[in-house]
Amino acid sequence: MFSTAQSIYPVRAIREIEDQLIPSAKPSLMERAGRAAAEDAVRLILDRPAAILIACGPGNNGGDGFVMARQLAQAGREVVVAFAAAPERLPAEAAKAHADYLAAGGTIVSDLPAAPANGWALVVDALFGIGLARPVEGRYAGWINALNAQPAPRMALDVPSGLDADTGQPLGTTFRATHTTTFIALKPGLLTNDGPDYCGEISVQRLDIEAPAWVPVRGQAIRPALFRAHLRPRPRNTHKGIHGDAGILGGNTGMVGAALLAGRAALWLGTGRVYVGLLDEYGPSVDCSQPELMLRRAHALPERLSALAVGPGLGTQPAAEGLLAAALGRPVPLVLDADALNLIGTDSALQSALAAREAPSVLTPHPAEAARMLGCDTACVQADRLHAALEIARRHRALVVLKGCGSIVATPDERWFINGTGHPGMATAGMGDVLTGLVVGLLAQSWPAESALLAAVHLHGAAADRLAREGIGPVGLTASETIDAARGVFNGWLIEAQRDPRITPPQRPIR
Ligand SMILES: NC(=O)C1=CN([C@@H]2O[C@H](COP(=O)(O)OP(=O)(O)OC[C@H]3O[C@@H](n4cnc5c(N)ncnc54)[C@H](O)[C@@H]3O)[C@@H](O)[C@H]2O)[C@@H](O)CC1
Ligand SMILES: [K+]
Repeated sequence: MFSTAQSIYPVRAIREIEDQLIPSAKPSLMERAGRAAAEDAVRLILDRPAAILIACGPGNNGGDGFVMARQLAQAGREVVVAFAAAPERLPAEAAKAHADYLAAGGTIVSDLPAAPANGWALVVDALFGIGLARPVEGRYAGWINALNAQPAPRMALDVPSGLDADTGQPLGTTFRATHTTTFIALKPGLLTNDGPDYCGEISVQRLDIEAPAWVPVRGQAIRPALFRAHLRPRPRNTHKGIHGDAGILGGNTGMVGAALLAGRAALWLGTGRVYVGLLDEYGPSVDCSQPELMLRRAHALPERLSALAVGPGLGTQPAAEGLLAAALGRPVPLVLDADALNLIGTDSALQSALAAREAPSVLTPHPAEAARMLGCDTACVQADRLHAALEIARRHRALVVLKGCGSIVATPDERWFINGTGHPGMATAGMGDVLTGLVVGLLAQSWPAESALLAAVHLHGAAADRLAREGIGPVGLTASETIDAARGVFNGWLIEAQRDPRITPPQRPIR
């Protein structure tokens, strides 16, 4: 479970690595890539003896396809290679791979053939990789549509053709892979936006390259390894005062539930005391199904809090704005969500107060809230989610999670993380409030802000994944249920961390 973290590199950085390595690499990177892809393919279709179709494009991605074809043919598999470009215009390495394939007895067809009677064992997309420069149209779009229609496993080399490897945006017709073998390192576009829908299962083939030794890492996939140091057992001699006082500010008329959900999430994640300040003047004074929560009027939250979340059901009326301004002045870790973000997006005084804070600030926008903060529309945020998250983090000197498929965590010093847990069943009312509660709960328990955010984001999705495995969701999953599951997953992590000798505290000898 605590496997090491995995680096993510944008295309520019992958190119930098390649440029440094290509001149001296032996065997060549293309040879390594094609061989690794062939090995993945063999594993994938052990039980499918039919022929393999490999569609090769006009660049080095096509070169990977030729190497793969040669390797598979040499391993005794029947291979059909489709290649429509002019061989003399291939880049040098791909031209060599093409020649080597032909020299080994391989043959090439210039149009995509019809499937044999027993179907293909596997179809392979080696059309375009990180060199995709424009939307896929015309002949290649036709090929991709035909490949997508095959009732066989579909494997993409490096990146599904048509998918922007940096943003996860499909550019024109896009290959829909069931498996993607990607080279050197993960790319952000495989993990966020539409990327996961087009990549299927991802296999990273590092090609014996230690990428961080060549280009510093700025992006990482979120894994428990990143926050394992804080998964510590509680001392037996403890009391609730040690585990923090969290405040939730929100719950305006008609939206009391949002604040209660956040409060419950903080409570169920182990916060010592949770206070919920409601703006609804007719709001309840007790949550009968969760009487442990201490409900207050919004202005009456305690002065001494370990961490505060502002936003769930807050509304945007002047009263909410005044409370937010006061909260920004509190010297405690702050989580800002929902209407707190909408208010900040349009009010320069609030923006200044946020940027001036010394205690950590965590912002949790979904794409529409991020768009309001950036003064653009949702499509522009989704067109480059990584850039949007980094820009909000930079402007507001805050940690940011841009929610959605492949949530992105960005730091003010330009590092970033992409989360892989969770599923579409989480696109439902109240889920964001639960995340806010998980973050503020860990902050209240003295977790450092970056670790708290990474852990909460990963936990939120992992809880929903656990429920889906039990048949609770994806359809019909409710936010309340994820709170219960998050507690279970988190305690599982704690148990696992104690088993792991690297972070178990030394045992006292028994005398
Ligand atoms: N450079 C290297 O030595 C290595 C490259 N590798 C592979 O090479 C890929 C990158 O190679 P390239 O930079 O040659 O790029 P690609 O092979 O991804 O594509 C570039 C080619 O496609 C054309 N093209 C781009 N978009 C198009 C579109 N929409 N419609 C029609 N034609 C389009 C370009 O004009 C160019 O000919 C990686 O993704 C990876 O698969 C790996 O073999 C590792 C080593
Ligand atoms: K490809």
